[in-house]
Amino acid sequence: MEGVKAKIAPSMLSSDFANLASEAERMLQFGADWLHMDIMDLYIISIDINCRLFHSISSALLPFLFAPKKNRHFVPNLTIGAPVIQSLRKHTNAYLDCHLMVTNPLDYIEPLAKAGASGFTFHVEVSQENWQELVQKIKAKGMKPGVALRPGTPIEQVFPLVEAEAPVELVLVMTVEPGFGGQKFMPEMMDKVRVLREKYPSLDIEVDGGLGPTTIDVAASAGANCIVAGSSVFGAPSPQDVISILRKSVEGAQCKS
Ligand SMILES: O=C(CO)[C@@H](O)[C@H](O)COP(=O)(O)O
Ligand SMILES: [Fe+2]
Repeated sequence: MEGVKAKIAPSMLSSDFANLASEAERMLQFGADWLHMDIMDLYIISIDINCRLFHSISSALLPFLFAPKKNRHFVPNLTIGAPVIQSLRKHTNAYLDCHLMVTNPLDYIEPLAKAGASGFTFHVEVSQENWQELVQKIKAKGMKPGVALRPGTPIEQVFPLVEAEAPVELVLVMTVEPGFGGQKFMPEMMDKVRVLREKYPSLDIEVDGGLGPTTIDVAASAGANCIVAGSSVFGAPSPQDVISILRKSVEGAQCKS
């Protein structure tokens, strides 16, 4: 059976940031379809706390106020933002697949659209209240809306976003805890991919974290078609061969199903 097109997206987080344009060009020449851009934030909490304190001190706020510092970021790392996307855009027409690991994705729609982002994938864990607004604004800015979920988040949380009148067009299943490249693939996440593929045959389903030649087959046969791979591609003696193995696995699994 013909499935949704395979898209291989090297994660630029594993590239040499000092040579981002040439790294991007190299990946495209090696056969990459998309370039995956991991955007991670620093959440400025102090203003938020002050405003809320003046209005009400709810019990829900207390654990947040006393949370350890690391919980104030969506992930314990900082990477790139709109200025870097804008710089890269001057050197390439490639599809820039932006994965927003930030606590307030709404703030980044306008700057990233202006910078030249192609896809905008936000996390469901931080968008329970405003995902409809997010999707509408992302689409209005001409970007492809996607939703991502952490390993501990149940897959059911994304169903309403895929089934909405203005739906997300991609679901990104994290196969490691978000924050860093080079971590170990979590095969138990494939149940989520299988459920999604069964329910939504034509949805772009992306997997991200620990993907490479030794883990791709299980993801491809579960139904993933968009494959993010950082360390396995950039760390390989022949990134071209790795990209080709990833693509063949996805296409092979689609032929079998
Ligand atoms: O979003 C993330 C990490 O949070 C990823 O996109 C990683 O950058 C993937 O890197 P590898 O696991 O393939 O090395
Ligand atoms: Fe990512």
